[in-house]
Amino acid sequence: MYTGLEKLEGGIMASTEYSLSPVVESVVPACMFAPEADRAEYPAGDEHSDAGDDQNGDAGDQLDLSSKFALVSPTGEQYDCLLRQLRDRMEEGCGETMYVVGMGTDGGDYGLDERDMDASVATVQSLCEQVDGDMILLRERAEAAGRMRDYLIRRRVGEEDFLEVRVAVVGNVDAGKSTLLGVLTHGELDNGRGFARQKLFRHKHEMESGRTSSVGNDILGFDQDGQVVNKPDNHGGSLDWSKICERSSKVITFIDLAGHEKYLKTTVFGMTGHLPDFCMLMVGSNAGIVGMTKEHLGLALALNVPVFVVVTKIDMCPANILQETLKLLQRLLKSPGCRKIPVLVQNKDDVIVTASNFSSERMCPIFQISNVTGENMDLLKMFLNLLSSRTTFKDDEPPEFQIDDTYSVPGVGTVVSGTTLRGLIRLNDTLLLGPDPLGTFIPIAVKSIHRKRMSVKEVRGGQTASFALKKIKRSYIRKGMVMVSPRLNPQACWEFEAEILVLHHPTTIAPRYQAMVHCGSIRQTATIIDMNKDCLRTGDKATVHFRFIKTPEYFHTDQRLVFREGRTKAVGTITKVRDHVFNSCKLLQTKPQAKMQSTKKTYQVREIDTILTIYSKSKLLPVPSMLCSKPGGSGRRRGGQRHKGKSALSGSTGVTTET
Ligand SMILES: Nc1nc2c(ncn2[C@@H]2O[C@H](COP(=O)(O)OP(=O)(O)OP(=O)(O)O)[C@@H](O)[C@H]2O)c(=O)[nH]1
Repeated sequence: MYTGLEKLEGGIMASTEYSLSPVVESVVPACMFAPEADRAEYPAGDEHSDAGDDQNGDAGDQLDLSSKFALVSPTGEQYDCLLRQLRDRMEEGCGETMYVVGMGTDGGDYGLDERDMDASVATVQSLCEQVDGDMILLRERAEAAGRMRDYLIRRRVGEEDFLEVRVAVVGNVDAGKSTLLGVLTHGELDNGRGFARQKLFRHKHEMESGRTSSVGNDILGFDQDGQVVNKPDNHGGSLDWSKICERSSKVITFIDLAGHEKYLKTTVFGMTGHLPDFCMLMVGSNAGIVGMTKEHLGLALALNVPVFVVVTKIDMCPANILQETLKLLQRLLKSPGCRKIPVLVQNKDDVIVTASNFSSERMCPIFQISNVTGENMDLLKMFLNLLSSRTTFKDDEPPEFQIDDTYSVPGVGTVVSGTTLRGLIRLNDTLLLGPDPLGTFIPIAVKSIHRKRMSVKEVRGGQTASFALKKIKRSYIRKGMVMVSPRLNPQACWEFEAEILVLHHPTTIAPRYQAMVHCGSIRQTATIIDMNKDCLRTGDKATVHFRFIKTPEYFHTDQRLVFREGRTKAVGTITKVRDHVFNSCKLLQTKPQAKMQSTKKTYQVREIDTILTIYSKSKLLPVPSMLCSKPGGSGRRRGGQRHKGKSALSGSTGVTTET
């Protein structure tokens, strides 16, 4: 588990940290990661430094393919071996991989003469045909013994298909997040006064205040040649997503998150519920590391999401201030709380080196851009095109889909959106939807599937989608529910155990403490029932037993979670799922709607039951008014209102919930 993150919490701790390392080291140049004859991409000592593994030849194989000449005229056996390796790498890279021609791992000089290069490229081309991939030349360079070429090999996709990578965009207010996304996705530069972001705002109040308040989704498509598909929109309207997806071989989905502290809850939900592959941390060069920057960085680190940094506004920032920001940034990234290797990206070579090593999680590329002049925007675009999804999925796994939003669409009915966690979901499949407040899952048919606003017939693991559902009311469904294969025989749970690390708490956390648990798209208050320590302070680790206060949820062991209330934050991993609810879905004869009504009544009883159970367990009686209140009123309010009961620490019996 990630340790030492607490050092990021709050300026005071961070500055203490800084004072410990007076010597400011320079930013690591990207060439440090460039492959050398006897050293693979990873720096010495890194557990990944498995020489040759990521290069074309694998010295560990029975056939020696470690020579740079292996591709010139391979024997039948060698060819089969190369093909197997390429297939594996394409699978690992979710449909793409980078391939270097003219480099071996046997310690010989790099580079091939023209004839050998042509022969090698012909072999790679033939291998690509076998795996149904296209070759894109990324760069060609002169080496001691001739030329070397880096290719991107990407699986050929049909019109309806594309590779998908999700990037969460975080950073303090005014760092230029929405502006950069406006510039990237609409192809028009900003004027420095909020022009580009106008196209992205979803609410009137966002237009007026210039602040993002919700989780936004924007897409950037790349074609087979790595060129941006999004075109400048002359009519000021919204982008035609289906056109972009049709022409794209890769689509980057940006999860645009709010920078202001008051929307932190939504930002945390965006990071946990939308399952980003990567996190783009934006920093205004003139403002520096301020406000929520460390908070957002800490969140990405806690969730093990690789981070790259984009420093904006370099057009308006004096050189000395920019240098100061870069210096502080790299100090922060290198600090024990982060343990990253910051790498300044200054040219295309740096892009290729950083992109091919990025999933190592340790490297942190830093871009310096201007949304107004467009400086270095091409490097950022190239980098985005080279990012590959981090998780591999298999179609034969039983499907699981996590719901992060619900809609009522006139003429269509109830629509749910979210992420396919695994497996393959097809049109008209019947899945189990749940858990409801009783922990029940009900069978539900998938009426239609949309992917990036495009109607499709199936959707697979790692892809976001929305489903129109048959015969179900929107009010039945809530964020955090799942739709899973009946084969999984899903069971909801009230309780779980997690290994947690307290990043920040002003005093001590003890049993009966309550805070919001974010886990995937689950967002619910949970009470600490028990833990293996008397109390927890900032920096402490413990095994903690939680119980949800409102409804049982569906989740797995090994899922990451964030536990927070105000400035209190803890992160952790679920280690044990407890208190399963018997799933009565198979006994269900009633229609979902009828079930829903009966559920509502029982819900009130169950909710009170739950509170009683928690409090009887904790030997702390609830205030009587809580038990007498109406449904939705037992310490729980709707419409964004929050009833903030004091924590158990301060001796209050209030139940703290957020909806
Ligand atoms: N000169 C200059 N101005 C920029 C640049 N990037 C953004 N801006 C301006 O900075 C202001 C803030 O940008 P936003 O994109 O709204 O910032 P944000 O990070 O999305 O802010 P929140 O949505 O509140 O979190 C706008 O007026 C932009 O026009 C840049 O590179 N150069």
